[in-house]
Amino acid sequence: MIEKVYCADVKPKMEGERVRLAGWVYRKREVGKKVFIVLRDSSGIIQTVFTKELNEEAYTKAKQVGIESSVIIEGTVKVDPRAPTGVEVQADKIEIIQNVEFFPITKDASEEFLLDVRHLHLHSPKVADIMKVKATLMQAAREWLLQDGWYEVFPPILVTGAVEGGSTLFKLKYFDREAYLSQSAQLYLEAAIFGLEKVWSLTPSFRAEKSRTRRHLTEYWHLELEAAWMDLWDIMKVEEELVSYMVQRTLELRRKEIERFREDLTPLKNTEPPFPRISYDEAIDILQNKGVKIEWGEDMGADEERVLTEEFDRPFFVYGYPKHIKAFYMKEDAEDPRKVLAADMLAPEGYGEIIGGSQREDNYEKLLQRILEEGMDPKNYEWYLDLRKYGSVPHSGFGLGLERLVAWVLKLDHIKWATLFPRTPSRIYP
Ligand SMILES: NC(=O)C[C@H]([NH3+])C(=O)NS(=O)(=O)OC[C@H]1O[C@@H](n2cnc3c(N)ncnc32)[C@H](O)[C@@H]1O
Ligand SMILES: [Mg+2]
Repeated sequence: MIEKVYCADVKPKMEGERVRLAGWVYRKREVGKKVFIVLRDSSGIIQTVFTKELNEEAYTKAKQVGIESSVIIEGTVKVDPRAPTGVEVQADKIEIIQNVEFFPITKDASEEFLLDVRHLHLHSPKVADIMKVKATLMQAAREWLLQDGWYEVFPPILVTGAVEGGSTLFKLKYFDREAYLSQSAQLYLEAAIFGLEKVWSLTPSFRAEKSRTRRHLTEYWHLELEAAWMDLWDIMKVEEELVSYMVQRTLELRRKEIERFREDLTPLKNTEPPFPRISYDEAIDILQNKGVKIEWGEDMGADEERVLTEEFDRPFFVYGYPKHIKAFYMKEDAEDPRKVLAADMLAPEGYGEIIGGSQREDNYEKLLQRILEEGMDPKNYEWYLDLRKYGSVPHSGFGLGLERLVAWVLKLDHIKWATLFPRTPSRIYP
């Protein structure tokens, strides 16, 4: 790698030092006999200035270089309060790695155009900020999971059964048989607990969702945990401790980036255990009292969740959903057979569901009955049913949508901005 100093590492205390920078031309302007180039790299920006007096060759090349050209610039550090970062580099050398005559992304670019050229949109410092926050959230998750004794496992993506309903499966031809892209690693994590007890995975999950909402992708990154011996209340505690650590650690390491997206950090600062817990029944009461037309037994969609989140200033749980609106694998509530031991975690500020979790049915007969009730073919789940024949244990788990968490933390107006190359019903390119 070439010897270079990162833009953000050039400080006033380095005044008079010679530095070598490598990056891309972010902004450029000519004022009188000076050319100002704001150079961008992964750390940030710095102003460089070229004058004929200092070096005529460099000045001439600086005049010619286009926006987003890749360049290497050398010069001397000078403190200047007028510069964006309080320092600038008085440049006497510029090597143009590749000149860009015209960079297609302009200030007035539409959202659709930005997505059409997403491969170029990744030049944007704003996009880089989003990806840094996403990476730090996962860094924090890994830190917490390691210290709390969870084993990372690597489940298959090519599968033969639905987890979250057949209507959102992506089917593919697998040699001479049908297969699907995984909707969730859950069933495989449930197998892994018999050897490892507490497991987690980060995998792409695929949902052929036709709903074009601001919180649905057809491919998203899914952080899932599964634990033996834990019931619903245990796993909810795991969820709030993990999410709290992820948010607080990211606030600590990426506050600068987060503040570029949201002014009010209060909901993030409030993200500490224990989170509020309301039952599905209470949620329905709240919504009805707020004038939302919803009856007991109906599912809450994005709109209903948005209204519900108005009651909270931090993430919260809704637990005890009706059985008929939830997945086949969820354990019935012995105290109320109409319900299952499921809980969703909702983010405040209108963002809604970021986690779906539940205690799993660990009884063979009951699980088989649920599979048949749902009209599913037990043959596709023979291996999964086996888990209830050979040392079955109470167990629970959940799945967190990483992009949904990022969208809330940064208050993005659509989940698609939280992923490198968004996949939606109308987009699979680039
Ligand atoms: N291991 C488990 O228990 C996970 C469980 N099988 C599961 O997939 N639950 S979920 O369908 O609610 O999805 C989990 C989360 O996955 C996210 N999710 C779910 N669907 C999407 C789409 N379409 N786009 C983006 N994010 C999505 C959202 O945050 C959900 O709360
Ligand atoms: Mg869900």
